[in-house]
Amino acid sequence: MEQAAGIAGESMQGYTLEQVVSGALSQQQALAVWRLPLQTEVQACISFAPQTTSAIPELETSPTGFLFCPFVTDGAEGNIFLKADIRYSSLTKQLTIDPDAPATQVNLFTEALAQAENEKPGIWPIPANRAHHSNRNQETFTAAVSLAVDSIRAESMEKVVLSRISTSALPTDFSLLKAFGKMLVAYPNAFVSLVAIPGVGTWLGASPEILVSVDQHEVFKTVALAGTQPLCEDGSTANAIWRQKEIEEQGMVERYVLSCFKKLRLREYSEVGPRTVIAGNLMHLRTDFKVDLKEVDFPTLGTDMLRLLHPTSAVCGLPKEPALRFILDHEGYDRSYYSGFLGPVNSEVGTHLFVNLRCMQLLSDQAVLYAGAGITGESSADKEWQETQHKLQTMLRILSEF
Ligand SMILES: C=C(O[C@H]1C=CC=C(C(=O)O)[C@@H]1O)C(=O)O
Repeated sequence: MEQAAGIAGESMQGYTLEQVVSGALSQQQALAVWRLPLQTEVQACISFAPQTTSAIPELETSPTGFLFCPFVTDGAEGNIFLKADIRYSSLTKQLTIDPDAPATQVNLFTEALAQAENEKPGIWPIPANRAHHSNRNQETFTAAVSLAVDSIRAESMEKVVLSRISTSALPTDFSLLKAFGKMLVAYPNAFVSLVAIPGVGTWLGASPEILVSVDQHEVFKTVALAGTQPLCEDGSTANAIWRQKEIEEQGMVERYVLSCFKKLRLREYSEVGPRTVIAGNLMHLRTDFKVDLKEVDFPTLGTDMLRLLHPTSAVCGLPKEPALRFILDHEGYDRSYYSGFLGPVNSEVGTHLFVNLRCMQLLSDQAVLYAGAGITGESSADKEWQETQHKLQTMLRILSEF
């Protein structure tokens, strides 16, 4: 049986998110905090023994926890699973302690919570290796885009997503939790996350893209998201006009999702879209796919689709292999956990994995921001650079609010 722990003493008022985050950081425990799109509840999980594997774990049989996976799993970083030794909900303000969680560490953690009451969450984990954090300038990025366009026109591939990083000094009064709070307000329809893992690093993100979800009603969902333009001035999608380039770019992602269903011989999906959706300061084209697992006998669909989908044509390209090769050869940096995926697994509301986009990694006094753009034969190198500038705004806006 799981134990629920409230605050000791008379007032049973529970714990604040600040306490939980401060407690985990001060005890150097691995932590994930998230809010699902269009929800108010913030959840957290603390893991005393994060597990790293190169394989994508089986979602259906996994214990409750949080997955944090890089873009390429045979690179320097592995897939990290944070088994939820302790769970927290901002609605109940209670902790739920896993019966298998080591008692000594649970006690140390709950003691740290009491002390953390008035403390600001201060120090976050930073990665041991910072070698790959070199900025690409406009010239090198656009040169790589031009090379990609040539390669696409020569029919070596149809599409490739090229990305870059941009570093920004952290404001002197930057606070991890305040930044998370600002993201909750600014991006209500995004998956907002904070992941802090000792030895690995600290990431904040507001992702617009579901990779795989299987909710508590056994409904499987994925999306094909691509095509980008700045949000119209009236803040609505009503007057959005899409060029042929974006329509084709999104169509390729859609085709890729359909090819994954086909590989599994699954025909009973519903498909709605493409529709224009808002993601922060941007609009995208999105097609929604759904499978009702109560009607279709496919219990491992979540894991099977995850293994086929990642990395999708929205972050890698089409066909996958030459696009990945092009990225590794020409992007000029290690994407690390950017364009990987992350999210809760087997929580009370199911499994919800999102693509790690519109994100930043925190170093001690700098943030490393990531953004990419889908390149097709019709791409203009300067426009793709502009698009990455717009995407970087999602996190820059948060930093500018300090
Ligand atoms: C690769 C990113 O976005 C992807 C998701 C939506 C639209 C995209 C695009 O228009 O290129 C990208 O495929 C990113 O935000 O870094």
